[in-house]
Amino acid sequence: MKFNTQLIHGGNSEDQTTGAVSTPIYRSSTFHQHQLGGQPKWEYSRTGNPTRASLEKLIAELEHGVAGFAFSSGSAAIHAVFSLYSQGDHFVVGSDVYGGTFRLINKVLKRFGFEFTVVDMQDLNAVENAIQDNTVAVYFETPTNPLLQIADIEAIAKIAKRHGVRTIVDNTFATPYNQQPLTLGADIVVHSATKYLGGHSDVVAGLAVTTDQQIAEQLAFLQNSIGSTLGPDDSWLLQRGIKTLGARMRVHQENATAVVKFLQHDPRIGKIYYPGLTDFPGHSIAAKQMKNFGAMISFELKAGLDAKKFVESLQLIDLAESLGGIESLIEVPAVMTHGSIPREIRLKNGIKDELIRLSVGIEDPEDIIADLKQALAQLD
Ligand SMILES: Cc1ncc(COP(=O)(O)O)c(C=O)c1O
Ligand SMILES: N[C@@H](CCSC[C@H](N)C(=O)O)C(=O)O
Repeated sequence: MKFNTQLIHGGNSEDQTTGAVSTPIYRSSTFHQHQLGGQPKWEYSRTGNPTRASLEKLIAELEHGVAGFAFSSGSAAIHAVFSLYSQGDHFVVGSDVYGGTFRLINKVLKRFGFEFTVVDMQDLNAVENAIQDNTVAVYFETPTNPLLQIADIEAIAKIAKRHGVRTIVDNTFATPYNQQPLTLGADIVVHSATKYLGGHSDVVAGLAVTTDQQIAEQLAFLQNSIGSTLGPDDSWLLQRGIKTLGARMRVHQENATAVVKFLQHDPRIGKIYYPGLTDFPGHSIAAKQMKNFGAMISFELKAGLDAKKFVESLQLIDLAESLGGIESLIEVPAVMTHGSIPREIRLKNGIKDELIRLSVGIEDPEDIIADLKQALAQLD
């Protein structure tokens, strides 16, 4: 089955009990057991729920893993994956990650004795040099949030394997439509499904997928033990969103191409961060490992121009955290999504105070561009 067909017909696309073509929402916390002490397929909805199971099967198929797991948020999925490890374990992590992941690492996991070395994942020598005797995994996003940096998944996974270390990739920005890290050698993929997978800014959810049966068994245990599972209503909503991922991504990306072209020609725009630009540092790796370049664009205004005035002047594009929804969203990472990273670390990693991040929606591109144009004109 090809990818777009799989989006629609994957998972348990037909309910085995009723034949319903839309997976029913099994809104039940518990299930009748026909005998005491048997091994019922369904026992309690934290342990397993048929609606969630359909979604989990679908994401496992889309990412080419052996099992998928759905969580109450992307952060919960990332936390569950880190929970595979123990005090004293060391991780190599990408320097540009979502602010909440930075916070989880620095304010939570370090308190439990996890050790981290932060590395620019674009530098393969630095990745290899950061691996220590107690390193258990390399963790990174590609493209990264918010600088759209590209890491070579295949090359990093090769290095990691050589050292007996696992590779964990946050595939939120690319989605499985554009990139399937497990097929490039990664062991675990995580998603904030709140973003493109849900696609409509109406659900907070997280997913994890692995190629390894042993990790899958451990993740199932952790998912049930920690209990940050996705409820049946949100599981249904997310699976419904995923059905149109391909159609949405095609329009998102077409629009992003038009927006980048517009930004390139506006004299008030400074640096543009977009992997589709041929002179962008990660362009050739992105072209190799991604089907297309996504629809996230970061950019800076020319020196002296007021980013706050610009984002507050927009009338169509929402000033809001999050990304990947059908509506265009804009934000200033230093103040919003990456505000939990101390300023000196943010600046060292390349996130300037004035950096603007745009999630290009699927509105008519002329309207998105007209809004950007009128807000830029306010700066003259
Ligand atoms: C790349 C990335 N990973 C993980 C997360 C965390 O996801 P959630 O907000 O669903 O917890 C986010 C955003 O929140 C993100 O942008
Ligand atoms: N205020 C939130 C930040 C949410 S950011 C959501 C998303 N990852 C994005 O990058 O837009 C928090 O502090 O967690």
